[in-house]
Amino acid sequence: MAGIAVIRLSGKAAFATVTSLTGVLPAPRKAVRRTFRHPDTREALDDGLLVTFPGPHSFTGEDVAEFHLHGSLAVVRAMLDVLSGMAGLRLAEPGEFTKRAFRNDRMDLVAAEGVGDLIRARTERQRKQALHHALGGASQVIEGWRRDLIATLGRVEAAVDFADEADVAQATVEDVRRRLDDLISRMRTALAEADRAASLRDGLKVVLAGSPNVGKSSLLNRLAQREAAIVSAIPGTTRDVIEVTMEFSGVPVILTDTAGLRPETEDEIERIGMDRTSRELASADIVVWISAPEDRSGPPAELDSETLWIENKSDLAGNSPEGTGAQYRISAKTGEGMAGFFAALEERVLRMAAHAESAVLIRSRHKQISSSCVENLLRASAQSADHLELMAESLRAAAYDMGRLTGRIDVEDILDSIFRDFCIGK
Ligand SMILES: Nc1nc2c(ncn2[C@@H]2O[C@H](COP(=O)(O)OP(=O)(O)OP(=O)(O)O)[C@@H](O)[C@H]2O)c(=O)[nH]1
Ligand SMILES: [K+]
Ligand SMILES: [Mg+2]
Repeated sequence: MAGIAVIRLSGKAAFATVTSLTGVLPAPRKAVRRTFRHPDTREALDDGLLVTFPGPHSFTGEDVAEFHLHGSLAVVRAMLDVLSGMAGLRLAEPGEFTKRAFRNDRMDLVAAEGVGDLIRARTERQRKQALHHALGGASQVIEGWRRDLIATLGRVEAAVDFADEADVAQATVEDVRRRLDDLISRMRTALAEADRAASLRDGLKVVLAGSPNVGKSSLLNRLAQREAAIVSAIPGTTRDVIEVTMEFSGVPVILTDTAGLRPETEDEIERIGMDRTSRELASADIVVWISAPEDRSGPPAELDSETLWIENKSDLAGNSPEGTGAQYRISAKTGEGMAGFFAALEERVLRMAAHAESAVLIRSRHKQISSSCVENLLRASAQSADHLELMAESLRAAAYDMGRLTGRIDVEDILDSIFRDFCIGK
């Protein structure tokens, strides 16, 4: 039960139904108060608001009408009984309004999926991500990719006909390759963001790492504001991965303490701990690398996640770490410098979360199809001027992938583009 219930009609019979229940059709998209009456007996069923949306400028692209009723079961049931007895009306299937919107070109498949996600969204983050898709933000980016791809394909198709002019073919290939490299790099960025968007559902992973005894566990405890990890003066205290879940301005973060890394150890358990550290580093979204005056080793060169390097134990008399690459000096013991470091960490977390919210590819369906598309683009880009037909074939396969992504496989588009380029060329 709710204060207000909305019954929505879509399709050819929508407006005839409105007139038989309420009399004259109101002006489009204006809420008006009406008494809803049984079409035969004229008995009043309820009193509420009526809004009409003539197609094609409606959610489904068809004529749509909304009855805003009192929300009780009895009112809703009485209305539905009357409506289902009328010619040309039946109850909608799940998702049918959105499906019709897709069929009538009001939205593409990615936006339709966004509507579904929006209905199911449980967290603020899911809501934002779904809304971005439902409003067509993701579709717009994909549409940009598709346009570029079709234009490129058009150039190749046109050049095939002049294949005996070697210089034309060569110039085309160079231009096409430049366009393809650009498109591939944009799609790859989107794929990387897709992974981050997925990890954001559980929490961004921030990994604390460094040599033994630099104060990783002390820092974890300070950030978590509790004694989550054992701290001691003995190097190699932390053997296992310790995770603490936190929130940075609403963004879930998994803060991870790890075993200290050192080049060699005889201790088998420490060895296993270090292997685990390496795995954590490989899956980190952000690495906080910690050094201390007694051990200023920096992060391993092969790290490809974002890294913040801080030097701990600033309370100890030591040379300042200038020239080492450490960006912040802190003391996990006294709290000195923590505010600046924390702000920098939070800024990175929020930036990553913002990117993930506007991620274009979020479902595994999106990722699979986009990966296949990138492969076809790479295949096209690898062809030489002697094989323009093969290049065109790979591009058509990529265009087909793009069509599967948005639910629009449109040969006309390709033909249009070909003819357009044809005229410019000759
Ligand atoms: N003076 C000073 N000592 C610190 C600071 N942070 C940690 N320590 C000390 O450094 C020693 C090691 O701290 P831990 O937090 O256990 O260091 P860790 O990096 O987790 O060590 P492992 O787990 O063994 O790799 C302890 O004796 C801490 O009290 C600091 O900011 N200043
Ligand atoms: K220690
Ligand atoms: Mg430790």
